[in-house]
Amino acid sequence: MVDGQRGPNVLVTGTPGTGKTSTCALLASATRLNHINIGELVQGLELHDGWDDQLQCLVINEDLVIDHLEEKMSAGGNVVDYHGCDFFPERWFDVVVVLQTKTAVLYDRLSNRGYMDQKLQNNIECEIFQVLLEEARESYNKDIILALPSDTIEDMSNNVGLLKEWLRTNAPSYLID
Ligand SMILES: Nc1ncnc2c1ncn2[C@@H]1O[C@H](COP(=O)(O)OP(=O)(O)OP(=O)(O)O)[C@@H](O)[C@H]1O
Repeated sequence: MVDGQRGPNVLVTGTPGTGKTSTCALLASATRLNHINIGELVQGLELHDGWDDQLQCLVINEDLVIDHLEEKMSAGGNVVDYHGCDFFPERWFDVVVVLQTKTAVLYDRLSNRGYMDQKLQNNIECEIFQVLLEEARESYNKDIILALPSDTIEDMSNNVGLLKEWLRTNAPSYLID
């Protein structure tokens, strides 16, 4: 249920490559929700502490990200896209979606993106061990967590449809007529 003081906020999380950005972009284009891609924000506004050579990614500065987003999230009406979920304030979100992809499908997606060796293996293991689902369960009320398959375009379309249905019930003014 949406916090009565603000608009709805949806978090879409999952292992890299499970389809967070594609799903959020589709949802945002079909509703009045504003898509916040945390990876892009961190890179664009330099909300990070430099490059991690071992993990081959930027080290996010979580405090800077939270400070930057506080006002927007307090107003509501956002769909946030990130491969982590435990550092956001729990009060920000009304629904937490964890996208899940079969190992073979994810392997192909990440290989096509040029991931290799340790980085590829780390991400595949992250998905096999359901790290993001576990992280979500430890960080949010289980009643607002939705674990959704994201293997095919049809899955993506179903997931967006399901979130639109959730909006219809909980925040219909965010639907486009
Ligand atoms: N459900 C799906 N069906 C088919 N292809 C998909 C699906 N989800 C994502 N893809 C494809 O997989 C690739 C990765 O998708 P996307 O960038 O949305 O994932 P992501 O979870 O946001 O990754 P990252 O965390 O690294 O940003 C893209 O080429 C996208 O088109």
